[in-house]
Amino acid sequence: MKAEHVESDLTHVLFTKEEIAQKIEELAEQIDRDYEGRDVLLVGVLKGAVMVMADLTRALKGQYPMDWMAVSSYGSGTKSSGVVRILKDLDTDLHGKDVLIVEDIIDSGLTLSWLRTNLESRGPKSVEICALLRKPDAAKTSIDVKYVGWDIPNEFVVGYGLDFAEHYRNLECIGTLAPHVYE
Ligand SMILES: O=P(O)(O)OC[C@H]1O[C@H](OP(=O)(O)OP(=O)(O)O)[C@H](O)[C@@H]1O
Ligand SMILES: Nc1nc2[nH]cnc2c(=O)[nH]1
Repeated sequence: MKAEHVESDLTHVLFTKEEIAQKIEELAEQIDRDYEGRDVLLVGVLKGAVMVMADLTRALKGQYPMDWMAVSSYGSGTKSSGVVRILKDLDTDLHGKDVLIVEDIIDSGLTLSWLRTNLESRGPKSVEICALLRKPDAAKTSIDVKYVGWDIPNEFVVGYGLDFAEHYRNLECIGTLAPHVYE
């Protein structure tokens, strides 16, 4: 795959750059309102959440420290294995903190379900989740998600941090891949 492959590889655009920006503003408003005066840590899950975190933190009015984890649950394919490994852990002690996990997508829910349990075992005051996208029809476990941008159909999507074989993360929109990309 070469660098010139861009938006023409999408079957259709689900959300434009402008729609994403609007949604991020709405999420930031809710978070600012709910977390005012609290000792918050935003936890971004690499790599997909990079764009959400970058835009969300700049849309927030309050000051929110951030930290990052890298976990692996997908291997090289497009199906969650359910086996999660920590590739990079947090640098921050979570004791007494209100943790808000920032994610790009909830698909099977297995990654976040595991991650929430893992973070809850570290003594935080609370652990909540903010995800830009969620696929209700793909859920293999139920998780309580405090902030969701959109519920989407059970299709593989790329853009705005979401990749296919590490490509398309830098697309400004979110869309589904055209079949010729898989073939
Ligand atoms: O709900 P699930 O089925 O567990 O899937 C969600 C996970 O999959 C994606 O990450 P991925 O493993 O593709 O890694 P990446 O963020 O580095 O792209 C996404 O960022 C979530 O972490
Ligand atoms: N790029 C991408 N990564 C995912 N990880 C879990 N679901 C998805 C998806 O639909 N697209």
